[in-house]
Amino acid sequence: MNIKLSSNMECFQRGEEFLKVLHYIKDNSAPDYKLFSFNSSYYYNLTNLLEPIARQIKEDCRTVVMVGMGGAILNPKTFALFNRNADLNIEYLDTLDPIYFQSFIKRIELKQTKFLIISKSGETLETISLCLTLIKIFEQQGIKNINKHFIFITGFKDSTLKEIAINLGSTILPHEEIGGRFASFTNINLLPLMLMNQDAHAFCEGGEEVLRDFLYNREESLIAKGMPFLTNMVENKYSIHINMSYAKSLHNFLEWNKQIIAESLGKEGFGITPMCAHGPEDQHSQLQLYLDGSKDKFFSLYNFAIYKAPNLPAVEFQGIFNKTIEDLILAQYKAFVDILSEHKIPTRQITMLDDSAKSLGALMMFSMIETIVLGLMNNINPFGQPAVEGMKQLVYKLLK
Ligand SMILES: O=P(O)(O)OC[C@H]1O[C@](O)(CO)[C@@H](O)[C@@H]1O
Repeated sequence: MNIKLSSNMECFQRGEEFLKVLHYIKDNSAPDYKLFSFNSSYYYNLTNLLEPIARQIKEDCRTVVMVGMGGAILNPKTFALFNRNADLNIEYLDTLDPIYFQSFIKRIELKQTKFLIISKSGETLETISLCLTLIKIFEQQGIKNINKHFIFITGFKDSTLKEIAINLGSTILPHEEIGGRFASFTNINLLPLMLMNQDAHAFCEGGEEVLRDFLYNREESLIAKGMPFLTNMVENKYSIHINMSYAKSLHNFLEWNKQIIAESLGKEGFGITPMCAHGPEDQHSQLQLYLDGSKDKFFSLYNFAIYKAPNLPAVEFQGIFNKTIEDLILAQYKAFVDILSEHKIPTRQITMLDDSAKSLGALMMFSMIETIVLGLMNNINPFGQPAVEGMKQLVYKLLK
């Protein structure tokens, strides 16, 4: 397994409830639970199907811009700092800020760019309006074959976005019938990984190992072992979950995980407020609050067992001799773990073997499963986000 867990607390097991939830998940064939039936042959078929599409995109353009909101963009954005393809620039567009949009368009060579428009529902206002605005700009600039500059990933049902894609004559790839934030092991992530010359197969393998461990190792699984810590936090009314990493490349993972926790658990008066924190930056901005403020927080610290950054020069200052910045960050991380314990702040460490695609797959699958199980153990349906609909209706009312 590419991830390990440890915590600074002894916690009670709620083994029977855990097993009940495990059986409930195993027996559930509803579309929301599709994630739990993914297996090697599904991954194999999907990656084989995507391979030629990824190759063609890499041949055709210099920049790929991913457009979407929520899970549709936070999923692929997780890999923003994992691009191993020096010939392809990857950008993300998930804002309606007109000033940002205008400067963004100015710095992009549209003729050399493909837009990957992602939306499960095909009805998300921001995604549709960005797509239509982009099409208009291509038209204004007299660029030919606009359809070749757009690829859509959207659900099977008819939708506004699907109609736009059909009218344009662009390629449409299917979005699995699974909620956007939980679609990590589908083409919305596998295609971007391939574009980045990352090993999409290995990403799936990492996820599958965690999934199989959960489904078949019962109380001995990593998820089962980590669950008492989380249920303890809920029972003891710790309401703020700080997800922190000293690895810069994991910052976007933390943002994706924030949606997983917030939208899945924040229902019917229940919920944990997720926050992201980054070391060492937040040591110089938030640490005072963490250590000395109200005791309503618990920590998940994400780290790599090893950093693959060879040949960094060593530095010497203030009585420190012959240390690289890797030595310094490892010491900072260790000191942070120790000081949280000294202040009796509940903390768990999730250590990834390395920054490989396999470890990332393991980590994302781990986060999704543990959140789903935590929700179900507390009688919360982790799927859907019913309260968000009211806001969408309100915006339409204001615009019409
Ligand atoms: O993939 P879609 O349908 O565009 O949805 C985007 C996001 O909007 C939400 O539905 C919330 O409005 C999220 O759950 C989802 O990730």
